[in-house]
Amino acid sequence: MKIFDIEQLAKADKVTIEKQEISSTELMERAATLVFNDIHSKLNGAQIPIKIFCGIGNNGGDGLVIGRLLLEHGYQVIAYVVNYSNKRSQDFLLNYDRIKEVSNNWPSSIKGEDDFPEISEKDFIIDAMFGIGLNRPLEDWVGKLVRHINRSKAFIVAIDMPSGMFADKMPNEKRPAIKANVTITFQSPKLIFFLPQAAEYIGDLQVIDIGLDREYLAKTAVNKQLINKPEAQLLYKPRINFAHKGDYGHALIIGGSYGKIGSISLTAKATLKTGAGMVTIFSPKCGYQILQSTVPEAMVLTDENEETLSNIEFDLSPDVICFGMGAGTSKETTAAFKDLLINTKKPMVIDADGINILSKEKELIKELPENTVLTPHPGELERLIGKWKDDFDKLYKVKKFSKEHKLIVVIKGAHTIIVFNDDLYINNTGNPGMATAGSGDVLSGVITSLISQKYEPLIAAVFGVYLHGKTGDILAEEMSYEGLIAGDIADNIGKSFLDLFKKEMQSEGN
Ligand SMILES: NC(=O)C1=CN([C@@H]2O[C@H](COP(=O)(O)OP(=O)(O)OC[C@H]3O[C@@H](n4cnc5c(N)ncnc54)[C@H](O)[C@@H]3O)[C@@H](O)[C@H]2O)[C@@H](O)CC1
Ligand SMILES: Nc1ncnc2c1ncn2[C@@H]1O[C@H](COP(=O)(O)OP(=O)(O)O)[C@@H](O)[C@H]1O
Ligand SMILES: [K+]
Repeated sequence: MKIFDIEQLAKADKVTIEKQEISSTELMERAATLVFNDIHSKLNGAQIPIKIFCGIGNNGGDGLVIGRLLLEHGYQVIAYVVNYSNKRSQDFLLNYDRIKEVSNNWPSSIKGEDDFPEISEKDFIIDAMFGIGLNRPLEDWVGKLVRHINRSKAFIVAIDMPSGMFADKMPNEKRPAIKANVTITFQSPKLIFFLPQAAEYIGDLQVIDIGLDREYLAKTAVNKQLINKPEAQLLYKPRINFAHKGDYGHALIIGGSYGKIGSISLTAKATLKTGAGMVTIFSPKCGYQILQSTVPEAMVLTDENEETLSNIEFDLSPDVICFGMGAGTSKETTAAFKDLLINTKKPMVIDADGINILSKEKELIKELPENTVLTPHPGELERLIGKWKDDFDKLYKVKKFSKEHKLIVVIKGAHTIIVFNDDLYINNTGNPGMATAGSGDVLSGVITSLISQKYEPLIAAVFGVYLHGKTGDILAEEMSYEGLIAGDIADNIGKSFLDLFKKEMQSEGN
């Protein structure tokens, strides 16, 4: 799914109105009716107090339409107009009159702190103060109203965006925004919804297709994509009937140290389970017996050193090399990694201590082959690119790093983001059950395996992250978030392949 910028969405509204020959009022009615339908299907007529906070622009107009429809269906509704300005939009004014026809009262007006209503924990709040039109900081009393609503602990549904949130700036103490339980957004999610620092403001995300002009949406180029099943299906390369193991490549996994052999065992298992033809593991000597018994399908080569990597020599020609899990960052290992980089120019995946070594020895970064995939978690990323001010700054820095070194960076987390040049691929699978030791090692194996099978490194990263998260989702249904461990993900990657083309009983939400 494309993720559009605010300007592109505003343009899409305009184009839709022209091409579909509808008024902006009709488009608002359409959008707000879809939100109403959703809320109605969940509340099912429940007589809970609903308080709608409407701005005076079109987001406020949406709120008024939703309020009118709720009133017409017998709900207890109080609509408030937050009078932060006198510049009311036309569609706001029209719907302001229309709601009065149904309620027989004008909505209550809030002009300052004295007008703030009491909000109880049991209220159901609809936040329609600001949407994508917010373009300057909230006035002091409006910020206080936002805090007042947040403090109430009532259940909050935000329309299009949580009010106070800018599309390109993180909310914070000084820049308050509504902390919604659910955000119902129109047509396209906004990038900020997927950034970790925005999570507490967005709650559960729902995207509603309001029928904006298909042609405009299709032909408008974006550099941000949300990766769901339809996008992942397009990346899959079917296997050939007459294939032999050579067709799916030979992956070399290098890592491990005394007490951390399990990590490469998990990576190797995941590499095989994702379909690589052959896997060889290179580890310190102490890994030999463990690896031969935990992953009998893999071949094992060992370093001359018992406990840590010191000299990486192998007499084979792998299609891809994965380096770093459990390797440590000792002097010997750093030197061995350096030799490896200088002497081998195979496609690479670098994880964990591989990234830590690059962070300490920055000049090694230029030895990485183009399109190498790096898979840092937040701590590793910070060591690599330095501290960031907020998640937007983080993306800016990673894009710069990716362009400068021609590398693919997988920013792991709840919505893992794959960065290549200025392009962002935001993954929409995965769950908190995957926050468990070793699940990153499994991801490295999945990506390595896809490269071994001749997927382009960027595709391997995007598709691999999707499959890894999807496997976690399928398993969480069977065994709970808590019960899920990394080995389960490695063992069951196949389920995510099967799921790719399984017919859904009902359409998948986001
Ligand atoms: N344009 C369309 O056809 C549609 C728009 N829709 C809704 O319209 C919203 C966008 O509406 P608007 O563009 O009217 O903007 P908003 O309703 O988001 O913002 C209200 C207005 O307040 C002004 N403003 C911005 N920051 C302010 C501040 N800090 N203090 C005081 N005033 C401020 C802006 O000039 C803006 O026009 C979307 O988020 C969506 O909810 C939907 O109804 C779908 C269709
Ligand atoms: N809350 C979450 N939602 C989705 N995916 C998650 C979540 N927490 C962790 N993950 C995924 O689990 C993996 C954890 O990797 P990492 O932190 O490197 O773990 P380890 O070092 O133990 O292997 C990453 O792929 C990450 O995206
Ligand atoms: K809003």
